[in-house]
Amino acid sequence: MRFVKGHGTENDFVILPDPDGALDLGPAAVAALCDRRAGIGGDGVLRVVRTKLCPEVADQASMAEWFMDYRNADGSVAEMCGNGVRVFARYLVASGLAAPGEFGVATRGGVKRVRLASEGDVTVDMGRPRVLGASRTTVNGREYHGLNVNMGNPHLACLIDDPVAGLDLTAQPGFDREVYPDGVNIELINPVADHAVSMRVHERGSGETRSCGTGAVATAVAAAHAAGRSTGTWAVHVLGGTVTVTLDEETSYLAGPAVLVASGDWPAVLDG
Ligand SMILES: N[C@@H](CCC[C@H](N)C(=O)O)C(=O)O
Repeated sequence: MRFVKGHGTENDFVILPDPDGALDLGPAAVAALCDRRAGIGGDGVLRVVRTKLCPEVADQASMAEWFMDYRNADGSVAEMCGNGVRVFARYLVASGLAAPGEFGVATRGGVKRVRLASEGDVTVDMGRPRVLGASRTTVNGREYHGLNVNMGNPHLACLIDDPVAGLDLTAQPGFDREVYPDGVNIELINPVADHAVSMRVHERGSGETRSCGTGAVATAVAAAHAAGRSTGTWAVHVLGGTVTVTLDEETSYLAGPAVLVASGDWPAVLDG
C-alpha cells in the first residue's frame, strides 16, 4: 500500500491513495498506521477514493470526483475534518488528480469547496456552523462552559480564563453524553487580541492534537458569540501554527498551510 504523509498546522494525516476503492480499511489497520511508535503516525487517515464508488456519498459524485474517507487515529469514522480536507486537496493537486484552482471534495459532511494554487495556503468553504446551545466539560477536575457548535462533526468550544498554555489535555475530558451521544471534540480558548485567540483541542478519536480545522471554526464562532458578533475574521493560534477563519452571514471559511512531507510503502518494501 502506497502512502503519503501530510499535515495542516501539524494536524497530521496518513494519505492512502485508493482510486478504485480496492482497500479494505478496518479500524485495526487505521490504528496501526496512526501509531506513532509502531506505525507511520498520524492524527487520522485520509483515504482517497472516487466518490462514485462509495455508496455512502455517491449522491455527491456529480459535484466532487474524489471522496475524503476520513478516519480518526483510533479507527473511528468522522463526518468531517477541516485540516484533512485542505491536506487532501493539496494531495490531489500535487499528484495530478485535480488542477489548481477551485473544486469540490466529497465528505460525510457534504461537498466542501476548496481553493488552492500549486503552493501557498489552502482555503475551504466549511459551510454554515450550527450553534446548538450551551454545554460543559470537565478537564482535570475543572468545569468549563461553552457553546455546542456542529460543523458536520460535534464540537464544544469553551472560552476560559485559565491560560490554555498550562492545560493538561492528556486525559479524556468529561462531557454530557445526552448532548453528545457520539462523542465530541473539545476546544479550550483564550482571547489574545481583537479577533485573535489561542486554542487547544482534545479531539474525539485522536486525543489532543496540535490543530483542528473544524475546531478552529467552532472556536471563531464561540469568540464571535462572546463578542456579540456573527461575522468577521479570526486568527486562531494552535500548537502547530495559525489558521484563519472567516465567518459571514452564509458560511465559514478556513485557510492555512497544508503540506505533504513524505511518501512510502506500508508495510515497508526494502531493496536488497
Ligand atoms: N482534525 C480534524 C477533525 C477530525 C475529526 C474529529 N476528530 C471528529 O471525530 O469529529 C479537523 O481538522 O477538523
